[in-house]
Amino acid sequence: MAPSVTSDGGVEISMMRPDNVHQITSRLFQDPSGHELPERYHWPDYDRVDLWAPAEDGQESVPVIDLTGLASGDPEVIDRLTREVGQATEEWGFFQVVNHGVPDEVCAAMRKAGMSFLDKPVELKERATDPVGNYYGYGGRYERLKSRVPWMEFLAANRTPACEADRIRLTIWPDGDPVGNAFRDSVMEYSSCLQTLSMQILQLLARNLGLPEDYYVKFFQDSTKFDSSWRFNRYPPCPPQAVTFGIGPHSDPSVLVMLQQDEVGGLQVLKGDTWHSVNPIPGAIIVNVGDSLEAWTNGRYESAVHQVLLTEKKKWRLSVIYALNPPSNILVSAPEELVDDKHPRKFRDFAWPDYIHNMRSNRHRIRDKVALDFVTIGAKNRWEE
Ligand SMILES: O=C(O)CCC(=O)C(=O)O
Ligand SMILES: [Fe+2]
Repeated sequence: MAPSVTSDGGVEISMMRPDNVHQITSRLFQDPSGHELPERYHWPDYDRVDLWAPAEDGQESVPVIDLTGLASGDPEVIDRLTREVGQATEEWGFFQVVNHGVPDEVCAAMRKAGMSFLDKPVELKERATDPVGNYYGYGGRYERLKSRVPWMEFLAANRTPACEADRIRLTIWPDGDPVGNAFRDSVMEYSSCLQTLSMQILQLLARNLGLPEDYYVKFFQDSTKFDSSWRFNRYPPCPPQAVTFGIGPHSDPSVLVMLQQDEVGGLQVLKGDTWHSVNPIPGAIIVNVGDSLEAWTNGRYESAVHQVLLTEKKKWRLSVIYALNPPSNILVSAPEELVDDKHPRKFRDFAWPDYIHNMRSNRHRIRDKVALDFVTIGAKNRWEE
């Protein structure tokens, strides 16, 4: 806060708007000797944050599953994939899929769409900032946060119930601009492919639990009732000595999250007490369980804590996310089939809008799995810790 003297001689306290991560990065590159990051990027509870390194050959890492044949419906293939996807989800809450049926061109066009936006000047990008909460639209300042600010800029919007790609197009490009049209079309096509893939995976996950295969997907028949979103995250290069994260340790609130990352790397998943790097595989899509699926399966699938570390490569990293959230008009409630004496009900029923509202209205940064406490029966609230 910077005090300034007003015209009548009084002192006014004004909030300085924090800098955008994109602007900070440009300054760091112009003057590499001035390597100090603004205080807000520091993580007070960490003396150091390691740089990301890939998992070495032979080191344990998230399973890679080949989905060839999934769309064929061949019962043998489906049985095998049910076991593989089920086991990976139970053990890790995270896995990578290859031959997933989303064409490479569609994935590449989506990355290009993200870059066509993120490469614009900050002033232009900020026309797409959502002033309320800044969870959707463009963000790179995190005005809400006083410390532990992610070293990352993003563009995010809903895909359902209404696709907001067109609104964002018109904040940046003149109507009819071919790059703007390509942005909208790529986002819509990619999101629709990822929605299909997420339904196929939800079917395997239901079968693996002995539930009817359409147990979860039947809730997603009407796209006006559920919430799904897309998001581009871009992580600037960062001075290696910086004690900061791309994104700190957290779980995602969604049902499923699907992510493609570029070749730079940075993502890590926590299993037990160990962080495992998720190596980039060209063309692969990373799938992870969110808190809502943990609750919806009575804890049979657990959301995985993950983080993004920075790398010493002088490269910007791009990741592209599709998130599937529960329908807003139902109560998320684990089916009776997953509740018995040995597995008592762990979560109270909840509606997605309440879950996300609780998570976002909290003044503390989301960390680990604390958001899930809101619906965990008997949990004490750890937000304040
Ligand atoms: O960029 C990544 O690899 C992960 C991003 C992430 O965890 C998130 O946006 O929730
Ligand atoms: Fe995440």
